[in-house]
Amino acid sequence: MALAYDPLFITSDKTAMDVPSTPPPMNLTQDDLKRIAAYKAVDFVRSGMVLGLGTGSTARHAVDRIGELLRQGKLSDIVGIPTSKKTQEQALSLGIPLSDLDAHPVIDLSIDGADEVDPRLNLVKGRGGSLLREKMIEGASKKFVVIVDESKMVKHIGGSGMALPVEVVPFCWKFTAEKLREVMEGYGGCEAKLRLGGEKGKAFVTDNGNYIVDMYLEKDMGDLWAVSDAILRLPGVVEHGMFLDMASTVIIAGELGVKIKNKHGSCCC
Ligand SMILES: O=C[C@H](O)[C@H](O)[C@H](O)COP(=O)(O)O
Repeated sequence: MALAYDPLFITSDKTAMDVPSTPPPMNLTQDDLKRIAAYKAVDFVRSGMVLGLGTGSTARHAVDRIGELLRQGKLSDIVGIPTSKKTQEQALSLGIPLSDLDAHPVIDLSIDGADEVDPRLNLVKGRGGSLLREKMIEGASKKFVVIVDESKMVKHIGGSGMALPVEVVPFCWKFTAEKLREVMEGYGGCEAKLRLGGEKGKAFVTDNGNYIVDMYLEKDMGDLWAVSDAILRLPGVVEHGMFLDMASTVIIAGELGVKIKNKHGSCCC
């Protein structure tokens, strides 16, 4: 039996129902799923809120939607706190009033994408390079809603086989990358590579003028808090892309509908 796709079909953890996995009801692109998750998150936005505006191809849809609702007069008195220069530009182009953490040290709600989400709602972020500002802003938020398509769900952090980013100061980055590799020997090992992407194959430079060392993990790291502490003790490290125990809610868009997972198991709809 073919199922009609219903973006409002929502399951919480407790009520998740078994649905036939084949055939898929519609050919939704990954970008369609990102937009569906983003729009669902924007349903939580209320007039008068101070909002953390995330970065990346998923968060971009949320920022667009907030701009659209402001333009239509369905939202008002919003203050956006952008997590990157790119999001700042996008928000300005949409007419979203902006501020920063100095003026608004407490944020009502942040909405952002993620690169990986584990079963405890721990995240990997920063494959777009914005992890430091994201962590500062999302860490200052009363509520942090993460929006992903189902491809981002992993059994354990690092499980996608893609990078765990670490922002480092440019000064002697090779030394810091080697220290990171050594530290990670105690947690399953990793390959540590400087992220390229700047002009003429140069290093990628973050909004804060730093570099990114991408760690490719060889195994499940185990105790993520221990790994976090060990990484942050290295003097050349600015921040890493593990967002532990920070997400209040994760909205996951899949071909069969939207699922919402909450930190405390309840449904936030
Ligand atoms: O630095 C980038 C951010 O952490 C993004 O939120 C993350 O990489 C997810 O991006 P996307 O929605 O493009 O997959």
